[in-house]
Amino acid sequence: MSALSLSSPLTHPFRRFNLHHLSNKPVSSLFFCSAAKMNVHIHRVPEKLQRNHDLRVLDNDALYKAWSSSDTLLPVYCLDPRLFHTTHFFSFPKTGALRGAFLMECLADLRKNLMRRGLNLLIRSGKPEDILPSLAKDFGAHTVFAHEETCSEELHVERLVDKALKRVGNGTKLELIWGSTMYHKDDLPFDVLDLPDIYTQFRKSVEANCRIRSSTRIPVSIGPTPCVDNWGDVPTLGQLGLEPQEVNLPEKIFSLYINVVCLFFYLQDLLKVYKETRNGMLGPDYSTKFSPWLALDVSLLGLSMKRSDHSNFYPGPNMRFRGSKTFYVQRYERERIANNSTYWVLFELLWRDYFRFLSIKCGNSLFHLGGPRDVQGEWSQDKRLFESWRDGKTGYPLIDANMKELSTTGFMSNRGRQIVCSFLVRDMGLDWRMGAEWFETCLLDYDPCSNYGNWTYGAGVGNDPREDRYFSIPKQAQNYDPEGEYVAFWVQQLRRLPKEKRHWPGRLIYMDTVVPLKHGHGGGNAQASRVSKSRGGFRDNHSGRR
Ligand SMILES: Cc1cc2nc3c(=O)[nH]c(=O)nc-3n(C[C@H](O)[C@H](O)[C@H](O)COP(=O)(O)OP(=O)(O)OC[C@H]3O[C@@H](n4cnc5c(N)ncnc54)[C@H](O)[C@@H]3O)c2cc1C
Repeated sequence: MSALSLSSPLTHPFRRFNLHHLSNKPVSSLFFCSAAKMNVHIHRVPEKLQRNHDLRVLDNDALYKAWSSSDTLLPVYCLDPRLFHTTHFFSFPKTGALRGAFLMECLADLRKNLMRRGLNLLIRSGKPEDILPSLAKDFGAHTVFAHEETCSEELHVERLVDKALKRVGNGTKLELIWGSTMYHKDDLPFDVLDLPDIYTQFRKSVEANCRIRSSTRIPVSIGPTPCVDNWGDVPTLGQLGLEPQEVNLPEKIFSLYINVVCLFFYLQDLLKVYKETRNGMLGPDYSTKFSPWLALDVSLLGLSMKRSDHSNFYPGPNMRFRGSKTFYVQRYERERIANNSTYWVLFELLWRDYFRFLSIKCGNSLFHLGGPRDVQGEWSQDKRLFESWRDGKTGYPLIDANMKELSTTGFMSNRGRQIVCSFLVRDMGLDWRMGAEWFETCLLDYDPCSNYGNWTYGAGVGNDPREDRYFSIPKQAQNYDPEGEYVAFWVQQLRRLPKEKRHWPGRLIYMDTVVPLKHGHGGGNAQASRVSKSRGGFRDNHSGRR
């Protein structure tokens, strides 16, 4: 593990969430239902509960459906051991320690917030297809609600649960509810299987023809919960078989997540400049950092994919979220400013929707070497090359800094992800799935649709109208880290060099191996100095972001 000290990490990507003046944590968050993660709400008696008129807004359709059609609701989370096995082709840990820690914090937070809503969270270790039927039987539940999933592993679990419930034979059914995208699948102006192959066509069609659904109102309390003897504990990393990382993450970065919106939008007022900053790599402020929570289906009070006109949001020093689970871009636009930047966050979120819908259309081809376009090509699986990329020891500071950031924090900027993806596939000539699976291990925001969608796109086997999108390291360094601040932050040995040498250190310092690259730039340290001489001379056919 990297020995980088992050004890006062002003430039840490999640630094923003460690602000003490925000310690009055905003009210509740509820997250819920994903078949893979199986946060499942089981209900018993189907009777609408409408006695409490102090309404809160909820955008979790599965939770709403479960609550509104039941008398008693039992939220369940199954810690599925399959989440902690290994990745499909290359046997990396399926969940790295950082995401494991994040997940556990989210679970603890979920339980706390459900309790504030008159509920609780039952935590069980085991496979959902074993746990849920037995719970359904014990509690007499007639329906298990879960969010509908789209990728094969998750669909497999859905099928197993469905079968197991049927086997038990007491009439309990599995009801899958669509959630987590900004636009509802049923509102698309085309059948999802006819999804346009090009993002821009998708975006234009959706923007012209669809509306984002509003949130639903529910009472403050959505209890009562059934009587349960043992609700189960949130496990430690050790119990999950994960090694705690030897890094000093900013305290409470995870549990203050709701402040993402407060800080980015209101306190720091960064939304209005997002379009100019979004290609940054260093620090917390260049982009929203929503992704880890969106990936875990954390429906925040305040951060959600939905729009609501009846939200209550009070920006200010005693900032609190009251009420709605809404996405605040429109609100910010009304109250402060509407410009290209405010629109651009929605533009990016629409990419997320696109990859989710695409995963339905493409099915398993998203995970195949040739990708959805079934491209025939030759890629190597050279272990040594891959390890130099994984460990941040290629000799290219821009690659190495990004990879060190990933393994230390579980995060990498979108710019960085595109650069290291292009490098792995087009410079190293490696099988893109090695990179995708390593991202699967490390990313806090790992999501199969966005991860594999972006990797196939970047590798030239997916939905990119341009077939060989190449990111030249010299050009990227020049455009996005001209002072070498980013690389020097993550590769300590570069700090003592003058700024103009940081991307081109010559024969150096931190590399174990000399890596010969496919494009013939030379190898390792030698390659770094060679690249420096021809700075700007390499082909970079990609100047903007998609
Ligand atoms: C090779 C590669 C792998 C990726 N893997 C993942 C992944 O596993 N999970 C994931 O959430 N994102 C993934 N992304 C997309 C993107 O890099 C991250 O969503 C983004 O960097 C997260 O930071 P942010 O929340 O500050 O983003 P912002 O720039 O603030 O964008 C706001 C939100 O828009 C969405 N978004 C932005 N760009 C994309 C995109 N290209 N694709 C899909 N959604 C997007 C995210 O939900 C993000 O939180 C990947 C990109 C690449 C190039």
